[in-house]
Amino acid sequence: MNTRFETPAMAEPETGGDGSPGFGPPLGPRVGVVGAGAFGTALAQTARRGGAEPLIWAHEAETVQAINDTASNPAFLPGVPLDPGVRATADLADLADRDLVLMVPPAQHMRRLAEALAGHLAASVPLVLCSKGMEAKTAKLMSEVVAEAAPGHPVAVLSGPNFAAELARGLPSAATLAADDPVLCRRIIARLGLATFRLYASGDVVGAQIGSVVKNVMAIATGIVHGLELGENARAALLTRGLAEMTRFGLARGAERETLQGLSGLGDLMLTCSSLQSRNMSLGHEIGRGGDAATVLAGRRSVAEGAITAQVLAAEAERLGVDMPITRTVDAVLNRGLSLDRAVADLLTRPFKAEET
Ligand SMILES: NC(=O)C1=CN([C@@H]2O[C@H](COP(=O)(O)OP(=O)(O)OC[C@H]3O[C@@H](n4cnc5c(N)ncnc54)[C@H](O)[C@@H]3O)[C@@H](O)[C@H]2O)C=CC1
Ligand SMILES: O=C(CO)COP(=O)(O)O
Repeated sequence: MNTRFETPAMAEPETGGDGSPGFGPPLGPRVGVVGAGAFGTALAQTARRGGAEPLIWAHEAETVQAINDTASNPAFLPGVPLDPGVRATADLADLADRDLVLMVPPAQHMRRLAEALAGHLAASVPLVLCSKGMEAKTAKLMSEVVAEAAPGHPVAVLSGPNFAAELARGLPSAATLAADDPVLCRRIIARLGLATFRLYASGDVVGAQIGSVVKNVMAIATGIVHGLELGENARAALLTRGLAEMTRFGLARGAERETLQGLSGLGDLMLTCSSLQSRNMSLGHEIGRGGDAATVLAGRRSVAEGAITAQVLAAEAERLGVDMPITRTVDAVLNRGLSLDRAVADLLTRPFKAEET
């Protein structure tokens, strides 16, 4: 079944947060954000641009202080001045009065934070999941984790090609906003959508997460190819066959092909596999240049979700009987000491086959 909402049902009265076309009445302006990394901060700034009153929960006291006292987040979003209306707190209980909450922690912290937040929030408050990864110990998607950790809360997924720094600066961006409930989907879009942040509605909650999970692993692979100077042809081949892997895995997990070809799938794959702004691609690049993943990661405060996802995604693909050779190879390089020469040789000497998903 295609769960994309029909176009006529979408064409409703109409204003996003900045007066741009939206759908119906927005959710209230009290937007909570869990996670003051680059993306949580950028989303708070974007919501503020649309007239919301964002309050971010940050893990570090110094981040709370920097946002509140200097309207900046030098640790995670350096060089981007924030609107003074973006506020921060170290106490999740302060999010109790929020009209909706954007969940943007690293994926491995999602369960604990959703559980803790649910203790302070009415179960009717929607949670918008913006993190891009799977839970390592369960292979669950973020929506599955949050359904267990914060039962009863309506859930939506925001996912697309959105480098935080560009979004925070107000440069034009677009993303998929997926929810089972079309009315909720429209109300979130009306709250968060802007002319410079175009949100496209979808009913495919699973599909909207699969793209972001797989693309991070592909970005590491592409970075390795870049670091090894294997050329642009190789990068394009990898990206295209990466889409085939994403599609096979997505279909096996119940995603719709159309979603995987949209902003949250192909769109994010293209972005993350074409710029060293991507932490995942730059991690791969460092490895391709001879660096060691653990050492590179130890030198960063930012998260490269693909480094965690590769192992769980490879195992999950095997369990489901889905062939994911690029993912398997990235996992083997990161976690089992496979040499880059062997990795490239293994991928290049696979038997020829029909070009298909
Ligand atoms: N940065 C970007 O351009 C984008 C990031 N995302 C996703 O957003 C999620 C968060 O990433 P970023 O905002 O980039 O983070 P980041 O990489 O900028 O910062 C790391 C974050 O981890 C938090 N953290 C570290 N230890 C923690 C702990 N023990 N408990 C709770 N939080 C802890 C830090 O407070 C900080 O918020 C990830 O899943 C990422 O894939 C999605 C779209 C774009
Ligand atoms: O998800 C992202 C852009 O859409 C950010 O990618 P990185 O986490 O690789 O920087």
